[in-house]
Amino acid sequence: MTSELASPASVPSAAAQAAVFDPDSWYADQIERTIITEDELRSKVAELADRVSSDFADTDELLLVGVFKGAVMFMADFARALSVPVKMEFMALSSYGNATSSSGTVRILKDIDSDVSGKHIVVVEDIIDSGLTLSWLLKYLDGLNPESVSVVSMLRKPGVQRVDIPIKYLGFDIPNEFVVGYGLDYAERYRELPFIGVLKPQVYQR
Ligand SMILES: O=P(O)(O)OC[C@H]1O[C@H](OP(=O)(O)OP(=O)(O)O)[C@H](O)[C@@H]1O
Ligand code: HPA
Ligand SMILES: [Mg+2]
Repeated sequence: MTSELASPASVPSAAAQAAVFDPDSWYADQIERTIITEDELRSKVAELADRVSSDFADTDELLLVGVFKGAVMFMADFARALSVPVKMEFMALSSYGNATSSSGTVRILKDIDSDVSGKHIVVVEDIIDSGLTLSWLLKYLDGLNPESVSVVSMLRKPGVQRVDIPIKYLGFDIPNEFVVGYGLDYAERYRELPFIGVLKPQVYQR
């Protein structure tokens, strides 16, 4: 199994900090601010997909392993932005439940369906926070004897990983705050927001 480190990630732009969403939207009174806009997400998906397509241009079979539920939006956009053929598998893991910090215990809610031995795997994640989910998953995948495993994650909170995570393709480093949108939830809500944002404190007090 091989893994490599990511090149430096971009930080959220000043445009995102200032971005204003539709004041008539259902979530307008629940979102404190936008961290990454829909446009920035779209450009980053294209950029990451270009890099992966070029790195795996000569690979016969690339297998994307999406981590449900959080990576669902990114996986769908990323797979369609690639210019190389792929197969897709999905795993569902949970370590957060309805909380805003990791329980540290990872549970498999849905496993991979096919034999991945000898395959080049790209794990598609929405966020690396404590790193516990991915650290567990990389060990698990390693045990299935793939040819290589790389990680693409849209977000990472730098400085808070409790374990060392080798990430080759990274979207954005973001502040150490609990974020929602583009697949990320708080208590199963807000996954459908097209941007990444921070909730108002009163949402957690409900
Ligand atoms: O680096 P970590 O601290 O482990 O956090 C990252 C993981 O936590 C979230 O998943 P969650 O367990 O909330 O499940 P979900 O994707 O179904 O929301 C997120 O989607 C990542 O998979
Ligand atoms: O900031 C976050 N938001 C939503 N889900 C998460 N899972 C890990 N970190 C986060
Ligand atoms: Mg979650």
